Amino acid sequence: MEAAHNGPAAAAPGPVILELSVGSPDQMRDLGRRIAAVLAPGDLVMLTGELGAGKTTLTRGLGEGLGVRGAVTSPTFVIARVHPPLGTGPALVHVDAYRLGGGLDEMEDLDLDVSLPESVVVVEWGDGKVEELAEDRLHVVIDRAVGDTDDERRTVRLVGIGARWAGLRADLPEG
Ligand SMILES: Nc1ncnc2c1ncn2[C@@H]1O[C@H](COP(=O)(O)OP(=O)(O)OP(=O)(O)O)[C@@H](O)[C@H]1O
Ligand SMILES: [Mg+2]
Repeated sequence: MEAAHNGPAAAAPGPVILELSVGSPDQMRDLGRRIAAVLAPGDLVMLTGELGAGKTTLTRGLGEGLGVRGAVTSPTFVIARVHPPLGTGPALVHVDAYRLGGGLDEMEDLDLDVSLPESVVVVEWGDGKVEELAEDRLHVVIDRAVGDTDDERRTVRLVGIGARWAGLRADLPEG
């Protein structure tokens, strides 16, 4: 039974964590563009943060970086919006899961005219609801400076779950 004691399981890579400080909405957009540079079809990006944290602002940068059609806005009246690619890259599917009570089944019922495995899927308010859309996923966790509401600074943590994101630290372009 020696083999069982060969150290931590090599099969399950731990999350990659990068912590960044983002001083303004423009910087948040820039970060979105940088993240877009490492995205590929089939990727799932989950955005976590309170109301007004900057999830949609970051998604705007993702859309710019991916080069997709249509302005990224808060999908207030729809659960998901599809931004088709302008070039040869993947589409961006921007989901607001806030009212997605039933989780994934309901998302499949939306009958989006797009192939999710060929798209980049970005989900706001998706925690506990959409994890099963992809085996691996990138979490972007945005926190506001505690207490000081005038402070525009946000702390952003990138948590990459699964082998897909093992190279994130090295691959993310410099800011
Ligand atoms: N450092 C910053 N990063 C991002 N947004 C910032 C920052 N500082 C100020 N803001 C402002 O905070 C607001 C963020 O709004 P945004 O719609 O992106 O948030 P959200 O997390 O998507 O909110 P919701 O949960 O309502 O969808 C914008 O008005 C933006 O200008
Ligand atoms: Mg939003």
